[in-house]
Amino acid sequence: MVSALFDADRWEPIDDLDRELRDVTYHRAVDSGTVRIAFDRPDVRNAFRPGTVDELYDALDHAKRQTDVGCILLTGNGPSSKDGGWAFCSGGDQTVRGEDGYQYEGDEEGEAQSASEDASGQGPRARASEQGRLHILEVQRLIRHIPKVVVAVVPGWAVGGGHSLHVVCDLTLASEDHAKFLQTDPDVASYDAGFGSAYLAKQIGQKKAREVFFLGKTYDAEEAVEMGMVNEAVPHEELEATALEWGERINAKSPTAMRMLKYAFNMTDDGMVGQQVFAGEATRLGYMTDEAKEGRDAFVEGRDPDFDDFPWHY
Ligand SMILES: CC(C)(COP(=O)(O)OP(=O)(O)OC[C@H]1O[C@@H](n2cnc3c(N)ncnc32)[C@H](O)[C@@H]1OP(=O)(O)O)[C@@H](O)C(=O)NCCC(=O)NCCSC(=O)CCC(=O)c1ccccc1C(=O)O
Repeated sequence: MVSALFDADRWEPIDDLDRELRDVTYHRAVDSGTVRIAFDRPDVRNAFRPGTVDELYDALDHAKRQTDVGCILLTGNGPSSKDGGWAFCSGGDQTVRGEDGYQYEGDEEGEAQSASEDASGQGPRARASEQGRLHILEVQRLIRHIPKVVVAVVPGWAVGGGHSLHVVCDLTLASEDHAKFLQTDPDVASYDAGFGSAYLAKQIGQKKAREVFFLGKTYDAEEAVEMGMVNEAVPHEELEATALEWGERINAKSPTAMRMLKYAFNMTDDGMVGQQVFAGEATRLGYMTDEAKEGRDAFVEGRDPDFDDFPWHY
Protein backbone atom coordinates (compact mmCIF):
# COMPACT_ATOMS: atom_id res chain seq x y z
CA MET A 1 0.00 0.00 0.00
CA VAL A 2 1.38 3.41 -1.00
CA SER A 3 -0.72 5.38 1.50
CA ALA A 4 -4.09 4.93 3.20
CA LEU A 5 -5.44 7.89 1.21
CA PHE A 6 -4.03 6.66 -2.12
CA ASP A 7 -6.55 5.32 -4.65
CA ALA A 8 -4.54 2.77 -6.65
CA ASP A 9 -7.14 2.72 -9.45
CA ARG A 10 -6.44 6.36 -10.27
CA TRP A 11 -2.64 6.25 -10.49
CA GLU A 12 0.13 4.41 -12.26
CA PRO A 13 3.75 4.35 -11.06
CA ILE A 14 6.43 6.26 -12.95
CA ASP A 15 9.60 4.20 -12.97
CA ASP A 16 11.78 5.66 -15.73
CA LEU A 17 13.95 7.80 -13.46
CA ASP A 18 17.72 7.17 -13.42
CA ARG A 19 17.61 6.29 -9.74
CA GLU A 20 15.61 3.82 -7.69
CA LEU A 21 13.21 5.62 -5.36
CA ARG A 22 13.43 4.63 -1.69
CA ASP A 23 12.14 7.62 0.27
CA VAL A 24 9.71 9.05 -2.26
CA THR A 25 6.90 7.60 -4.38
CA TYR A 26 6.06 8.99 -7.82
CA HIS A 27 2.86 8.37 -9.80
CA ARG A 28 0.94 9.75 -12.74
CA ALA A 29 -2.85 10.03 -12.79
CA VAL A 30 -4.42 7.59 -15.27
CA ASP A 31 -6.88 10.14 -16.64
CA SER A 32 -5.28 13.59 -16.35
CA GLY A 33 -1.98 15.42 -16.63
CA THR A 34 -1.38 15.31 -12.88
CA VAL A 35 1.53 13.66 -11.09
CA ARG A 36 1.78 12.76 -7.41
CA ILE A 37 5.12 12.92 -5.59
CA ALA A 38 5.04 11.80 -1.97
CA PHE A 39 7.46 11.59 0.94
CA ASP A 40 7.53 7.97 1.99
CA ARG A 41 9.07 7.91 5.48
CA PRO A 42 5.85 7.98 7.52
CA ASP A 43 7.44 6.46 10.64
CA VAL A 44 9.59 9.59 11.07
CA ARG A 45 6.79 11.99 10.05
CA ASN A 46 8.27 12.07 6.53
CA ALA A 47 11.47 13.81 7.61
CA PHE A 48 13.88 14.21 4.69
CA ARG A 49 17.47 13.00 4.61
CA PRO A 50 19.88 13.89 1.78
CA GLY A 51 18.82 10.91 -0.34
CA THR A 52 15.17 11.92 0.06
CA VAL A 53 16.02 15.35 -1.28
CA ASP A 54 17.91 13.88 -4.26
CA GLU A 55 14.91 11.70 -5.12
CA LEU A 56 12.46 14.57 -4.68
CA TYR A 57 14.56 16.81 -6.92
CA ASP A 58 14.82 14.16 -9.62
CA ALA A 59 11.09 13.39 -9.55
CA LEU A 60 10.24 17.11 -9.78
CA ASP A 61 12.75 17.58 -12.60
CA HIS A 62 11.24 14.61 -14.46
CA ALA A 63 7.74 16.06 -13.96
CA LYS A 64 8.97 19.43 -15.24
CA ARG A 65 9.94 17.84 -18.55
CA GLN A 66 6.53 16.18 -19.16
CA THR A 67 4.83 18.57 -21.58
CA ASP A 68 1.42 16.99 -21.03
CA VAL A 69 1.55 17.51 -17.25
CA GLY A 70 0.20 20.76 -15.78
CA CYS A 71 -0.15 19.92 -12.10
CA ILE A 72 2.16 18.37 -9.51
CA LEU A 73 0.77 17.19 -6.18
CA LEU A 74 3.36 17.07 -3.39
CA THR A 75 2.19 15.09 -0.39
CA GLY A 76 3.21 12.64 2.35
CA ASN A 77 2.32 8.98 2.55
CA GLY A 78 0.88 7.58 5.75
CA PRO A 79 -0.07 6.78 8.33
CA SER A 80 2.90 5.86 10.52
CA SER A 81 3.08 2.14 11.18
CA LYS A 82 4.24 2.98 14.70
CA ASP A 83 1.44 5.21 16.00
CA GLY A 84 -0.96 5.96 13.13
CA GLY A 85 0.18 9.60 12.90
CA TRP A 86 0.00 11.54 9.64
CA ALA A 87 2.56 13.92 8.16
CA PHE A 88 3.21 15.96 5.05
CA CYS A 89 6.85 16.45 6.08
CA SER A 90 8.66 17.24 9.34
CA GLY A 91 11.68 18.85 7.70
CA GLY A 92 15.31 17.81 7.84
CA ASP A 93 16.02 14.49 9.57
CA GLN A 94 17.70 15.69 12.73
CA THR A 95 19.38 12.34 13.35
CA VAL A 96 21.65 12.81 10.31
CA ARG A 97 22.38 16.51 10.77
CA GLY A 98 26.09 17.25 10.95
CA GLU A 99 28.06 20.44 11.35
CA ASP A 100 27.96 21.42 7.67
CA GLY A 101 24.53 20.11 6.75
CA TYR A 102 22.69 16.80 6.50
CA GLN A 103 24.85 13.71 6.02
CA TYR A 104 24.35 10.74 3.73
CA GLU A 105 24.31 7.47 5.66
CA GLY A 106 25.87 4.13 4.70
CA ASP A 107 24.30 2.70 1.56
CA GLU A 108 22.38 5.92 0.98
CA GLU A 109 25.66 7.63 0.09
CA GLY A 110 26.70 4.73 -2.12
CA GLU A 111 23.43 4.91 -4.01
CA ALA A 112 23.68 8.65 -4.40
CA GLN A 113 27.20 8.35 -5.77
CA SER A 114 26.52 5.57 -8.21
CA ALA A 115 23.40 7.35 -9.47
CA SER A 116 25.26 10.62 -10.03
CA GLU A 117 28.78 9.72 -11.07
CA ASP A 118 30.15 11.17 -14.27
CA ALA A 119 32.54 9.28 -16.55
CA SER A 120 35.50 10.00 -14.27
CA GLY A 121 33.59 8.76 -11.24
CA GLN A 122 34.22 12.14 -9.63
CA GLY A 123 31.10 14.07 -10.67
CA PRO A 124 30.06 17.09 -8.63
CA ARG A 125 27.32 15.23 -6.77
CA ALA A 126 29.68 12.36 -5.98
CA ARG A 127 32.06 14.79 -4.32
CA ALA A 128 29.27 16.74 -2.67
CA SER A 129 27.79 13.61 -1.13
CA GLU A 130 30.84 13.33 1.11
CA GLN A 131 29.86 16.65 2.66
CA GLY A 132 26.81 17.88 4.52
CA ARG A 133 23.94 18.98 2.29
CA LEU A 134 21.30 21.70 2.56
CA HIS A 135 19.95 21.09 -0.90
CA ILE A 136 16.28 21.22 0.07
CA LEU A 137 16.75 24.84 -0.96
CA GLU A 138 17.44 23.65 -4.52
CA VAL A 139 14.10 21.83 -4.36
CA GLN A 140 12.43 25.02 -3.18
CA ARG A 141 13.85 26.91 -6.17
CA LEU A 142 12.74 24.16 -8.56
CA ILE A 143 9.18 24.29 -7.17
CA ARG A 144 9.26 28.06 -7.50
CA HIS A 145 10.39 28.03 -11.13
CA ILE A 146 8.74 24.89 -12.46
CA PRO A 147 6.31 25.98 -15.21
CA LYS A 148 3.39 24.07 -13.69
CA VAL A 149 1.13 24.44 -10.67
CA VAL A 150 2.55 22.68 -7.59
CA VAL A 151 0.00 21.84 -4.90
CA ALA A 152 1.05 20.91 -1.35
CA VAL A 153 -1.43 18.25 -0.23
CA VAL A 154 -1.05 18.18 3.55
CA PRO A 155 -2.48 15.12 5.34
CA GLY A 156 -0.78 15.76 8.71
CA TRP A 157 2.19 17.58 10.21
CA ALA A 158 3.94 20.26 8.09
CA VAL A 159 6.89 21.23 10.28
CA GLY A 160 10.27 22.99 9.95
CA GLY A 161 11.60 22.53 6.43
CA GLY A 162 8.34 20.70 5.64
CA HIS A 163 6.45 23.86 6.53
CA SER A 164 8.73 25.84 4.24
CA LEU A 165 7.98 23.46 1.38
CA HIS A 166 4.23 24.03 1.69
CA VAL A 167 4.88 27.79 1.78
CA VAL A 168 6.77 27.72 -1.53
CA CYS A 169 4.15 25.56 -3.30
CA ASP A 170 1.63 27.47 -5.42
CA LEU A 171 -1.40 26.16 -3.52
CA THR A 172 -1.97 24.24 -0.28
CA LEU A 173 -4.82 21.81 0.38
CA ALA A 174 -5.04 20.41 3.92
CA SER A 175 -6.78 17.68 5.88
CA GLU A 176 -9.19 19.38 8.27
CA ASP A 177 -8.84 16.39 10.62
CA HIS A 178 -5.08 15.87 10.82
CA ALA A 179 -3.14 18.71 9.18
CA LYS A 180 -1.02 20.70 11.63
CA PHE A 181 1.34 23.55 10.80
CA LEU A 182 4.33 24.30 13.03
CA GLN A 183 7.70 26.05 12.75
CA THR A 184 10.37 24.46 14.92
CA ASP A 185 13.35 25.92 13.06
CA PRO A 186 14.51 28.08 16.02
CA ASP A 187 14.01 25.17 18.44
CA VAL A 188 16.59 23.12 16.58
CA ALA A 189 18.81 26.11 15.76
CA SER A 190 17.98 26.11 12.04
CA TYR A 191 16.58 28.96 10.00
CA ASP A 192 15.01 29.22 6.62
CA ALA A 193 15.71 32.89 6.01
CA GLY A 194 14.32 32.73 2.47
CA PHE A 195 10.93 31.54 1.26
CA GLY A 196 10.10 29.76 4.55
CA SER A 197 10.06 33.00 6.53
CA ALA A 198 10.19 36.07 4.28
CA TYR A 199 7.80 34.71 1.66
CA LEU A 200 5.51 33.39 4.41
CA ALA A 201 5.28 36.98 5.66
CA LYS A 202 4.07 38.02 2.21
CA GLN A 203 1.31 35.42 2.53
CA ILE A 204 0.11 35.99 6.09
CA GLY A 205 1.60 39.36 7.08
CA GLN A 206 4.64 40.29 9.11
CA LYS A 207 3.18 40.01 12.62
CA LYS A 208 1.67 36.61 11.99
CA ALA A 209 4.79 35.23 10.29
CA ARG A 210 6.91 36.42 13.21
CA GLU A 211 4.43 34.69 15.54
CA VAL A 212 4.83 31.44 13.58
CA PHE A 213 8.59 31.48 14.11
CA PHE A 214 9.01 33.37 17.39
CA LEU A 215 6.24 31.67 19.40
CA GLY A 216 6.20 28.30 17.61
CA LYS A 217 2.47 27.71 17.95
CA THR A 218 0.73 24.83 16.20
CA TYR A 219 -2.08 25.77 13.81
CA ASP A 220 -4.77 23.44 12.50
CA ALA A 221 -6.02 23.50 8.91
CA GLU A 222 -8.91 25.90 9.55
CA GLU A 223 -6.61 28.35 11.32
CA ALA A 224 -4.12 28.09 8.47
CA VAL A 225 -6.92 28.89 5.97
CA GLU A 226 -7.89 31.91 8.09
CA MET A 227 -4.26 33.05 8.12
CA GLY A 228 -4.04 32.85 4.32
CA MET A 229 -1.34 30.19 4.04
CA VAL A 230 -3.71 27.34 3.14
CA ASN A 231 -6.27 27.55 0.35
CA GLU A 232 -8.78 24.99 1.58
CA ALA A 233 -9.35 22.40 4.31
CA VAL A 234 -11.32 19.27 3.45
CA PRO A 235 -12.22 16.08 5.33
CA HIS A 236 -9.24 13.74 5.58
CA GLU A 237 -10.84 10.99 3.49
CA GLU A 238 -11.55 13.47 0.67
CA LEU A 239 -8.05 14.98 0.58
CA GLU A 240 -6.55 13.17 -2.40
CA ALA A 241 -9.78 13.04 -4.42
CA THR A 242 -10.06 16.81 -4.00
CA ALA A 243 -6.42 17.22 -5.00
CA LEU A 244 -7.09 15.24 -8.17
CA GLU A 245 -10.11 17.46 -8.90
CA TRP A 246 -7.87 20.51 -8.55
CA GLY A 247 -5.43 18.87 -10.94
CA GLU A 248 -8.20 18.35 -13.51
CA ARG A 249 -9.29 21.99 -13.22
CA ILE A 250 -5.71 23.19 -13.64
CA ASN A 251 -5.05 20.92 -16.62
CA ALA A 252 -8.14 22.24 -18.42
CA LYS A 253 -6.59 25.71 -18.63
CA SER A 254 -4.21 27.27 -21.16
CA PRO A 255 -0.65 26.03 -20.43
CA THR A 256 0.87 29.28 -21.71
CA ALA A 257 -1.47 31.45 -19.64
CA MET A 258 -0.81 29.39 -16.50
CA ARG A 259 2.96 29.48 -17.00
CA MET A 260 3.00 33.24 -17.60
CA LEU A 261 0.70 33.84 -14.61
CA LYS A 262 2.89 31.78 -12.27
CA TYR A 263 5.96 33.72 -13.34
CA ALA A 264 4.05 37.00 -13.08
CA PHE A 265 3.05 36.17 -9.48
CA ASN A 266 6.68 35.27 -8.71
CA MET A 267 8.28 38.24 -10.43
CA THR A 268 7.49 40.97 -7.91
CA ASP A 269 9.24 39.01 -5.16
CA ASP A 270 12.02 37.33 -7.12
CA GLY A 271 14.04 40.35 -8.24
CA MET A 272 16.19 40.02 -11.37
CA VAL A 273 15.84 36.22 -11.36
CA GLY A 274 12.04 36.59 -11.43
CA GLN A 275 12.35 39.04 -14.31
CA GLN A 276 14.75 36.69 -16.10
CA VAL A 277 12.40 33.70 -15.79
CA PHE A 278 9.39 35.72 -17.01
CA ALA A 279 11.46 37.30 -19.78
CA GLY A 280 12.67 33.89 -20.96
CA GLU A 281 9.08 32.85 -21.54
CA ALA A 282 8.35 36.17 -23.29
CA THR A 283 11.32 35.43 -25.57
CA ARG A 284 9.93 31.97 -26.29
CA LEU A 285 6.61 33.54 -27.32
CA GLY A 286 8.55 36.00 -29.48
CA TYR A 287 10.40 33.14 -31.19
CA MET A 288 7.04 31.70 -32.25
CA THR A 289 6.23 34.76 -34.43
CA ASP A 290 6.91 35.20 -38.17
CA GLU A 291 8.81 38.34 -37.25
CA ALA A 292 11.34 36.34 -35.21
CA LYS A 293 11.58 33.72 -37.94
CA GLU A 294 12.45 36.49 -40.42
CA GLY A 295 15.31 37.63 -38.15
CA ARG A 296 16.67 34.09 -37.88
CA ASP A 297 16.22 33.24 -41.57
CA ALA A 298 17.89 36.45 -42.70
CA PHE A 299 21.01 35.61 -40.68
CA VAL A 300 21.10 31.98 -41.82
CA GLU A 301 20.59 33.05 -45.48
CA GLY A 302 23.22 35.80 -45.27
CA ARG A 303 20.88 38.72 -46.13
CA ASP A 304 19.51 41.81 -44.39
CA PRO A 305 16.29 41.15 -42.45
CA ASP A 306 13.06 42.60 -43.87
CA PHE A 307 10.74 43.60 -41.03
CA ASP A 308 8.55 45.90 -43.19
CA ASP A 309 5.48 43.66 -42.88
CA PHE A 310 5.56 43.71 -39.08
CA PRO A 311 3.80 46.59 -37.30
CA TRP A 312 5.08 48.59 -34.33
CA HIS A 313 2.19 47.41 -32.11
CA TYR A 314 0.83 49.82 -29.50
C1 LIG B 1 6.71 16.64 13.70
C2 LIG B 1 6.44 16.56 15.19
C3 LIG B 1 5.80 17.86 15.69
C4 LIG B 1 5.47 15.39 15.41
O1 LIG B 1 5.23 15.20 16.79
P1 LIG B 1 4.49 13.84 17.26
O2 LIG B 1 3.26 13.64 16.46
O3 LIG B 1 4.36 13.92 18.75
O4 LIG B 1 5.46 12.65 16.82
P2 LIG B 1 6.89 12.25 17.40
O5 LIG B 1 6.73 11.16 18.38
O6 LIG B 1 7.66 13.45 17.84
O7 LIG B 1 7.59 11.72 16.08
C5 LIG B 1 7.37 10.42 15.58
C6 LIG B 1 8.70 9.82 15.19
O8 LIG B 1 9.22 10.60 14.12
C7 LIG B 1 10.53 11.06 14.46
N1 LIG B 1 10.74 12.38 13.83
C8 LIG B 1 9.84 13.35 13.66
N2 LIG B 1 10.38 14.40 13.06
C9 LIG B 1 11.66 14.10 12.81
C10 LIG B 1 12.73 14.80 12.21
N3 LIG B 1 12.59 16.03 11.67
N4 LIG B 1 13.93 14.18 12.14
C11 LIG B 1 14.09 12.92 12.63
N5 LIG B 1 13.09 12.21 13.21
C12 LIG B 1 11.90 12.78 13.31
C13 LIG B 1 10.50 11.17 15.98
O9 LIG B 1 11.81 11.18 16.49
C14 LIG B 1 9.72 9.90 16.31
O10 LIG B 1 10.59 8.79 16.16
P3 LIG B 1 10.52 7.56 17.20
O11 LIG B 1 11.68 6.70 16.83
O12 LIG B 1 9.19 6.91 16.91
O13 LIG B 1 10.59 8.15 18.58
C15 LIG B 1 7.72 16.29 16.00
O14 LIG B 1 8.19 15.00 15.68
C16 LIG B 1 8.79 17.27 15.73
O15 LIG B 1 8.81 18.36 16.26
N6 LIG B 1 9.75 16.88 14.87
C17 LIG B 1 10.95 17.67 14.61
C18 LIG B 1 10.62 18.78 13.65
C19 LIG B 1 11.89 19.57 13.33
O16 LIG B 1 12.45 20.22 14.19
N7 LIG B 1 12.32 19.50 12.07
C20 LIG B 1 13.54 20.10 11.62
C21 LIG B 1 13.41 21.58 11.41
S1 LIG B 1 14.89 22.27 10.73
C22 LIG B 1 14.74 21.82 9.11
O17 LIG B 1 13.85 21.22 8.64
C23 LIG B 1 15.89 22.31 8.29
C24 LIG B 1 15.68 21.99 6.85
C25 LIG B 1 16.67 22.58 5.99
O18 LIG B 1 17.36 21.81 5.40
C26 LIG B 1 16.88 24.01 5.82
C27 LIG B 1 18.12 24.47 6.11
C28 LIG B 1 18.44 25.78 5.88
C29 LIG B 1 17.50 26.65 5.34
C30 LIG B 1 16.24 26.20 5.06
C31 LIG B 1 15.90 24.92 5.34
C32 LIG B 1 14.50 24.58 5.18
O19 LIG B 1 13.76 24.75 6.17
O20 LIG B 1 14.09 24.13 4.11
